[in-house]
Amino acid sequence: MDPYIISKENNGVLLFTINRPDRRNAINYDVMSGLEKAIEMAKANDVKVLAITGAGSQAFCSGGDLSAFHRLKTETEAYGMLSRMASILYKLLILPKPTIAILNGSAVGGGCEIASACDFRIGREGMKAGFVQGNLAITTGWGGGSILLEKLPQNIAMKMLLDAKIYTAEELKEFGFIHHIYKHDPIEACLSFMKESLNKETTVLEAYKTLLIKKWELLLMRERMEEEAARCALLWEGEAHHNKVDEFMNKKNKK
Ligand SMILES: CC[C@H](C(=O)O)C(=O)SCCNC(=O)CCNC(=O)[C@H](O)C(C)(C)COP(=O)(O)OP(=O)(O)OC[C@H]1O[C@@H](n2cnc3c(N)ncnc32)[C@H](O)[C@@H]1OP(=O)(O)O
Repeated sequence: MDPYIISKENNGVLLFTINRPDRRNAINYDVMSGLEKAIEMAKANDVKVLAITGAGSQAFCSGGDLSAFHRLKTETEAYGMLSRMASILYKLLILPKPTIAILNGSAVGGGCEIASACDFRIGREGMKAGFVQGNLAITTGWGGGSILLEKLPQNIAMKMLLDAKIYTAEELKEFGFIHHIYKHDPIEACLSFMKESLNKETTVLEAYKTLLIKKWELLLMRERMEEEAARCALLWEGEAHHNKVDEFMNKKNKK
């Protein structure tokens, strides 16, 4: 099974699907490479919107692949992975095309960071999401914390990060983390939510995104996301984090 699928939908939507449903669409290095490829492809003139979703109906993305990344023990090893994904999410953040995360299911940890890097987030009725990194004795490490603190009211964003809780779709909409709750088909929901934008010239969409990119540059988002990765790497090396990941792996291996 390919770890990701890149497909062109109707009306100029390029769709990136994380295709690891048996791992709740956890991110490994192959998916990272695929996302980087999709971001580059989205720059084509016939693409108006880049959409990101997950395969299946249970998860959008469960964050970093713990069975792959638990082998990363030192700060340096962790930083290599974290900074690579932070760099990819920065490219997503500054893509001069509208981006939308279609939360087809649960989004936790790095999955919420990927969603945060998109301009818009729509969630399927019943989905849940949360920045659970704190429960693993680390912080966000792909730049999603820095982004969240700019996209949501500071007190709400900080509470979500500090509490590391999982929230319902309704709570997430109340916070402003998701912009719409849909009931049925994710692609139809995306096309409906982006309908008016998809009727505009690509040049107009690019011009408006350029206004936003200027803001991210002035806010030094690249440097802040890089520092976030470095700080997470420091915590990653700590015994508390390794113990938490071992707990997850032991539970998994007992199944
Ligand atoms: C900077 C980002 C940072 C990083 O590590 O890089 C992070 O993202 S930290 C956060 C890492 N992610 C998690 O801690 C989430 C772990 N997963 C879960 O909490 C649940 O699986 C959940 C809520 C996503 C879905 O729960 P559900 O009951 O629907 O499924 P299962 O828990 O039974 O899982 C099914 C199957 O998938 C495997 N799985 C799930 N998440 C991951 C993951 N992140 N990495 C690797 N594998 C994952 C799980 O082990 C099960 O496998 P199985 O072989 O069937 O036991």
